[in-house]
Amino acid sequence: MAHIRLNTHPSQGGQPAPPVVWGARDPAVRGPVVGTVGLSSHRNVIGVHSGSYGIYRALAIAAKELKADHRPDLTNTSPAERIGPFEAWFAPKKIVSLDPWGHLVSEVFADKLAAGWDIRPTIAITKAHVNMPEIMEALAAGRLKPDNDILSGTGDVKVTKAAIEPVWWLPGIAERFGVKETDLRRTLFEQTGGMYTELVTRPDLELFLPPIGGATVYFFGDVSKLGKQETRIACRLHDECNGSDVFGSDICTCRPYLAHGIEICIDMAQKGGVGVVIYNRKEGRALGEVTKFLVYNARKRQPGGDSAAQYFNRTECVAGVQDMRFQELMPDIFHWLGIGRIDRFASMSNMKSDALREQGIEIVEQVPIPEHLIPADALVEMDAKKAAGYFSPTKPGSNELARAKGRGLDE
Ligand SMILES: Nc1nc2c(ncn2[C@@H]2O[C@H](COP(=O)(O)OP(=O)(O)OP(=O)(O)O)[C@@H](O)[C@H]2O)c(=O)[nH]1
Ligand SMILES: [Zn+2]
Repeated sequence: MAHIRLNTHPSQGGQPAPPVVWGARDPAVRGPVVGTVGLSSHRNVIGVHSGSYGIYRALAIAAKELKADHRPDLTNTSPAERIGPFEAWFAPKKIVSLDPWGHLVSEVFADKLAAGWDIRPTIAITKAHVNMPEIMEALAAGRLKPDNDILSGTGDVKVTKAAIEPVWWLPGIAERFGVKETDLRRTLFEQTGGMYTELVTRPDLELFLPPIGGATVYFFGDVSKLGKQETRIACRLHDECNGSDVFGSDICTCRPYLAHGIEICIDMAQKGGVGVVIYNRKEGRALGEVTKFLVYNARKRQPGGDSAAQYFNRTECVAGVQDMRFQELMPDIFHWLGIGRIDRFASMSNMKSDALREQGIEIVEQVPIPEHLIPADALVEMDAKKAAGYFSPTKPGSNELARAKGRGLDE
C-alpha cells in the first residue's frame, strides 16, 4: 500500500492550490474552493466536498466501486436559473457558511478546470414540478387559484430549486459566534475525535468543508426578480423534521407549517413576487433524530403527562441544551439571494427573526401557523413555544402550560 499522505504541513507534496481570498469581488482573485483529494497537495481547504456524504464517497472507494481519481463530467450541469452575483457576496462577513460562487464554478473557473484543477460545484440549481395534497386542498377550498403557469388545476407547482453544501470561512464563523478562531478550531478538532488535524496544524487554511447537512431552497415565481428592492418576498424558513415532513407524525407542527409556507409562497409568486422556502438539514433542532425520539419518550412518560411546562426542559435533560440549530448562520442564504427584506415570513420563531434582523434583513410581516392546522398532539409544542417567546398574538397562562395535552406512549 502507498504511504499515507498527511496534510499537516503546507510544504508536503506538490504545489498547493492558492488560498481563497474570501469576499474578493473578482472571482479570479477570490479563487476556487478546492476540496478534492485526487491531487492531495493541490487543496486550499480542510475537509472534503459533499458534507456528510463525503464518508459514503470514501466507502465507495474502499469497496472498490468508485475510482479514487474519478472526475465528474460537468457537461450540461450549469444552473437552470442564474442567481447573483449580488453586493453581499463581496462583504466577506455577510456570507460565512456557503460559497456564493458555488453554482458558477464551471463558468468563472473554466480556465482552471481546463488546466486540470479538480474543482467541484458546492451548489446546484435545477427546475421541477412539485405536487402536495395540501396544495390540492387549498385549491379545493378556493384559497389558491390555478394560473396555468406557476400552479396548474391539478395542483402541479413549477419550482426552481437549489441544493447547497456548507463551506465555512472559519474567521467569519468564529466572529459570528463571538469566539476566538483558535478556540473554535481546537474545539472542532477535539469534538470530532481529532478527525481534521489541519484545524489545529494549518491556521493558513481558512476554509472548512464540515461533514454536516446543507440546505435546499425552493423558489416560486421568477427567480430573476431576486436582488431587486421592489420585489416582494414570501418565505418559509424550515428546519428538517423527517417524522412530520415526510411521515405526517402529529406531534409537531412542522409539515402543516411547511405546507402553509408553500401556500403563501405560491400566492406571492402569483401576485408578481417571489416565494422562497429554505429547508435546512437540522433534524431535531440539530440534535439529531435519536435525541429527539429519546425526548419524546421522556416527555410522554413523565409524571403528570406531556405538558408544555416540561417541553423544553425534557430536551435539555437529554441533550444538555434545548436547541443546537445556531440560527446565526442561516441568514447567509438570504445574503446569497440578494434578499434584504422579507415581506411575509411564515415562522413564529424569535430565534429565526432575531438572527435575520441581526444581519440587517428586515421582516415586514410574521405569519403564524393558522390554528386549524395545528395537530392535536402538537398543542404541547405550540404552548411551550409561545411561552418561550415565539411570535404569537396570545400567550398561554400557567394552568395551560401545566396541563397535559399530549398523548401518552400507549394511547
Ligand atoms: N429535539 C427535539 N426537536 C424537535 C422536537 N419537536 C420538533 N423538533 C425539531 O425542531 C425543528 C422545528 O422546530 P420547531 O420548534 O417546530 O419550530 P421552529 O422552526 O423553531 O419555529 P417555526 O419557524 O415557528 O416553526 C425541527 O428540526 C424538528 O425536527 C422535540 O420535541 N425535540
Ligand atoms: Zn416536527
